[in-house]
Amino acid sequence: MPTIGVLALQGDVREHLRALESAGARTLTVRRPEELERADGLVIPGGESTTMGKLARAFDLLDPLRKRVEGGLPVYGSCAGMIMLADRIEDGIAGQETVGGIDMTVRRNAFGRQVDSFESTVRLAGMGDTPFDAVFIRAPWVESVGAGVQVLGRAESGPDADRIVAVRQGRLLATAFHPELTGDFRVHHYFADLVRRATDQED
Ligand SMILES: NC(=O)CC[C@H](N)C(=O)O
Repeated sequence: MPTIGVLALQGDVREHLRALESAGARTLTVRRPEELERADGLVIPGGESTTMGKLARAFDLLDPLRKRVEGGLPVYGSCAGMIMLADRIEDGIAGQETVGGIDMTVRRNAFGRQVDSFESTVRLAGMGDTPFDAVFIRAPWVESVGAGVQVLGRAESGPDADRIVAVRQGRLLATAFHPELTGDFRVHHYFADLVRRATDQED
């Protein structure tokens, strides 16, 4: 059984650990490079991407994270985690650092300029016909994606309907919303399967 780490510098770590465990994964919290080494897959939680970027730098994790992503580590990023996986950011702070890996531009704090959070139904390709009740909290959206990126889902209601909110590029998966908060763990099941397949290929 593969071990899936949750980057535990900042953000809603515990909810992801619980969701991954319910998807049958063994879990590990990751704060140090040695812990990252032991992970077969990684979740980057929601939180605040500017803080997470600074802490990743301070904990000497940023370069190891970039190297493992280049080496094919499966990673799922939710909300701030989506920003961390983006190759390009709009409305970031000066000098904001990300891990990168997904050929996309995300806009920080794009949704909910009037309200901080809202819900929308979202259907995700490959994760069943029942829509998710997606919770967005000061969430980014995806402005544009490169040719190698698969769009998995778009917001379905509200003034910003149709914005891209879930993508996959190879072993990298990102959602603008927080499936760990709703008890609907299909995204974590999907990611755990992706990690299992990646681990089998490497054995
Ligand atoms: N819930 C979240 O993860 C919010 C993301 C946050 N607005 C950021 O820029 O990182």
